[in-house]
Amino acid sequence: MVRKFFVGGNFKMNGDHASLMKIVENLNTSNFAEDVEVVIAPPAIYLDFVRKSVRKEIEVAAQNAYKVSKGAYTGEISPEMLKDLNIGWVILGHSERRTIFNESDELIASKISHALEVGIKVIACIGERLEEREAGVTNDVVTKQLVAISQKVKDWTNVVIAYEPVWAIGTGKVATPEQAQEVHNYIRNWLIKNVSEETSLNTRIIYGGSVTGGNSSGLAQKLDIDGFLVGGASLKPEFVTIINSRA
Ligand SMILES: O=C(CO)COP(=O)(O)O
Repeated sequence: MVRKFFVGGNFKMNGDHASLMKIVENLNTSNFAEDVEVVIAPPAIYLDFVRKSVRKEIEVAAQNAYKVSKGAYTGEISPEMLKDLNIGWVILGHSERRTIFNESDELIASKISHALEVGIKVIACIGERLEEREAGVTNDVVTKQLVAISQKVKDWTNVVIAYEPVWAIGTGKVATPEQAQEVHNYIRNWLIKNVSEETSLNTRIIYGGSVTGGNSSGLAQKLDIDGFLVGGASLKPEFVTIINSRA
């Protein structure tokens, strides 16, 4: 397999010094399968602490970063600042950013483009809401989100695409392996037609939404599922089971 299995942990707005230290200690002392890339995303205020505490094979991601390098943008952080702290990754376009903080496809694309220019790798999130799936427009929604990104991003080498159906996030309603595979395969074909065959072959497409230690191995068997973006379960010891779900 050309695509290295990728497991991200999105801690969202959870954790404090003590609980993050426990998570880090567990990860530092656990055995991971070979050929898995592990990236954890603590809240921004703990990025430096986590980067300095976690073993170096584990990478660290921010959960957001703005589209410019500096200036009068109260409350924001930039990819340049992440680079300064040796943070290699950022999650962009998460559905919680899109919905709660009204981030548009265009803003997300600008953020992705700027982060990549600075040398920060991106986990770019896309996915449909429940009413969109029920209306049968999942592929249209995903296409619109991909088109917006592709208008500003030409080189996808440092992008991981996270397909996260909104109805599966934090609900306990995980997509079945077949449901996820169907959309992942659609995304892979979209990349062939709209970017390049090479990009399609090399780009990791990971699944997110109620992934647990109990359901990850079934999903991981699917051809176009190259890993996971894990929310709630990434705060628990079962995250290691998910990391090792391809083994
Ligand atoms: O949003 C997610 C990861 O970014 C998924 O969250 P849960 O795993 O808690 O459903």
